[in-house]
Amino acid sequence: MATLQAIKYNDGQLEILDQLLLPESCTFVPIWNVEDAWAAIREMKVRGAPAIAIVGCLSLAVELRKLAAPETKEELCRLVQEKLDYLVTSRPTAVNMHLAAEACVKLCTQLTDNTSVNVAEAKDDIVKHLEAMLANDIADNRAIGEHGASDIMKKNATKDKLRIMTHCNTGSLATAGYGTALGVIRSLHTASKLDQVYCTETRPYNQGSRLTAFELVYEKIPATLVCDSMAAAAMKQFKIDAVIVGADRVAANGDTANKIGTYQLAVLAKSHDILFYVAAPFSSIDFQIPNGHSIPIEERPHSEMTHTGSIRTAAAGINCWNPGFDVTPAELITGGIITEKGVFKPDQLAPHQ
Ligand SMILES: CSC[C@@H](O)[C@@H](O)C(=O)COP(=O)(O)O
Repeated sequence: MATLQAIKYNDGQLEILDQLLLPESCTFVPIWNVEDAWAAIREMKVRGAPAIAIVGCLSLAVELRKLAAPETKEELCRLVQEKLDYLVTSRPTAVNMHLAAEACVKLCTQLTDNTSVNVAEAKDDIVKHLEAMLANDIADNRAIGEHGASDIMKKNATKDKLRIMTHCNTGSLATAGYGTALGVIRSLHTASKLDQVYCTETRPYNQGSRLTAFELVYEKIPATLVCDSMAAAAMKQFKIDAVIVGADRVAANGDTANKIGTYQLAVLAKSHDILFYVAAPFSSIDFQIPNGHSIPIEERPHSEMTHTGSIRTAAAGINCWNPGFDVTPAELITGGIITEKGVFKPDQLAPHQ
């Protein structure tokens, strides 16, 4: 069965599934330019580290396709850089958009230096580079799924079927398709090795109950929803075999920023002797940051905590703290970091960059 598709791109036309309307309604909205993409990312119509970068970059491709080639390559590259700098400001924690912008600026420099390429050809090359992200991300996710599933099966060789816990949404809605942590779960299911996935509600914004639960039901993967406050009890009661989560930014030492609540799951997994995995493409690894202390953590609006939709559920006047992410120290990532290049211990990432 085809997995859900949340980003549709065809010949310079970009549409995204508005995730704020899920699970009630599957509505696609057009993205005409980088301003639309910036707003959709900030409002979380599209979210998840890889999807943020893909939609950002494709919105630039949409604009460039419509643009008459500027007079010079320098002018073209200045324009591209300005738009990328703007897109990077949409959300601070996920590193994927930053790294995608760096790679595109590097390509611009190479094209500017290459005297055999004219400005129209340079523009086409930049568009092709941006458009390739969609297919590349799906290929990476499938590889992550295979590496992760075989590592988990190897480490649980005596068990017929496995029980996995996951957090937030890391599936087709958070990527170009297939997913990272949810991709590993998908691969286990395809291999008939999945007994049950336990997905956490993921307060305060409910990416687990709204989005992951939606994907799991849509794809008929056996799943049970638990509130975040039930995680320890569920680990013990259901004898969870592994926890698998995604990442917004992995530091060079393996410390991992991911959706708020990930850190507490890692602590709980350790105390229940459960393997804890992070699944992420190399485009989520920031080798320029030595450890998790310097990862910027986004603070989200208090209304995402105090309200469900338009209904207030917290007492009016209460002070709130609403960080979108937390950092799990590398030593708690006991299963490993699952990437498209294989599964690594957190301190073994660097040689593979
Ligand atoms: C493959 S998605 C990886 C992460 O981006 C995901 O786990 C996560 O934390 C998403 O947070 P969100 O605030 O919904 O964008």
